[in-house]
Amino acid sequence: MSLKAIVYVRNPPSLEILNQLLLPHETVYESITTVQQGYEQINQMKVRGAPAIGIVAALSLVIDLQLKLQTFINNPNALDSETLNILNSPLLLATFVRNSLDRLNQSRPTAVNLFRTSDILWDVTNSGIKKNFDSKQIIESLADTAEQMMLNDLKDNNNIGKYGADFILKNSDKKICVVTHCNTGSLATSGYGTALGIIRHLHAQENLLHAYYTETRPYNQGSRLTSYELLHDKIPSTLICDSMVSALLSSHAFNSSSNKVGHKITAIIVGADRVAKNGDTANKIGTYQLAITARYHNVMFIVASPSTSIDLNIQNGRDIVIEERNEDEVVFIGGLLKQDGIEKNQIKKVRVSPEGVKVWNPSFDVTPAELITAIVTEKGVVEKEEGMKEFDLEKFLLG
Ligand SMILES: CSC[C@@H](O)[C@@H](O)C(=O)COP(=O)(O)O
Repeated sequence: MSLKAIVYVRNPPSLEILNQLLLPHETVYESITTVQQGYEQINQMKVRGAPAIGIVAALSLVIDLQLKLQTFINNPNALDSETLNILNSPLLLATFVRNSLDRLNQSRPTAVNLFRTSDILWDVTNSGIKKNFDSKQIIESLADTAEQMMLNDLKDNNNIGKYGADFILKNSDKKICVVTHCNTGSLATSGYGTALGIIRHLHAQENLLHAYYTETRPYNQGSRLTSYELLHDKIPSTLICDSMVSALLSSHAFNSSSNKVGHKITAIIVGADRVAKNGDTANKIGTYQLAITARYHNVMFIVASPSTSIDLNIQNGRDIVIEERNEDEVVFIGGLLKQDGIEKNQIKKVRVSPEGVKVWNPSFDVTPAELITAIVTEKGVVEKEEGMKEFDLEKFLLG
């Protein structure tokens, strides 16, 4: 069984998130009971990955309301007047939902899944008001919607895995060797994963020879999280530094007879945080340079993206907001205090750069559509039309 980043139970209501800052050293689940805690978990990247962020945002609103409702039923005297008003008045509940969604929307700016989730939950709330639902009925509709999002994400990832594996096999005459970046697996989604889902599928079919994955500085989603998932699933794999991909493609593509490993890389497969209408794709910092080296070495560059990460409101990548994170993530490297015999579950930071350095720490970059061979979604694979440099994702999704 693969690791679950999100554990949600409807009755009695409970939501737990695997703290990914502590992986791979400690497996610690932290409980979320309020919207504010959900905001913090996402903002601090204890939970991360575009689909997982959207799902946790939805569930943290749902759990906050479900716990309020539970107290309302069991012990109404324990509630303050503001909460009582929310539970007695659907219109005040709607105000609470709007404020909560606005707060959650501020947690991270790049992945579109968060904003899409907010729009859906807001529509559900308004539709409940129009149907004259009471607060309890609206909360139940919100819970149904969030649960459905989680189930859909898992189903979508399985389809992405299948479509992606078929596409790669169709375009290769050998067993497959891939490179991936960041973490796009069970930990970044409600299960299975997107780019990692394709790798899982290739492995399950016995068509995968080897998966290489980058460490993905500065947060090390590759060396900490992808390694964890690949080792767990016993998928043949090798960790490389971010700076080694061109060397890997070059030695394997052009000099495989003299290379010790000797596998030609078939494809680089990555996930997506937001794909614009033309196919420009925002993903973890470093993705763009992988696409450039893939083009130079004539290797397929594949984006695995559920349609929930495609933003048809954005024409191209220039309009995607790129999150910039704290310089500490670059100048410090994390470890666990436990190793110093101090305390469990505490991250120790070791400074690797001198005090006073200037740091630029964008969390994502945008890969132009021109460099992308195909975008794999749960609805199938999109390629560019003959002679075009961009994708027509509106046509693909809406027909
Ligand atoms: C299926 S996850 C797709 C993307 O969200 C993933 O590639 C990525 O960039 C994650 O970034 P992160 O900063 O770890 O949230």
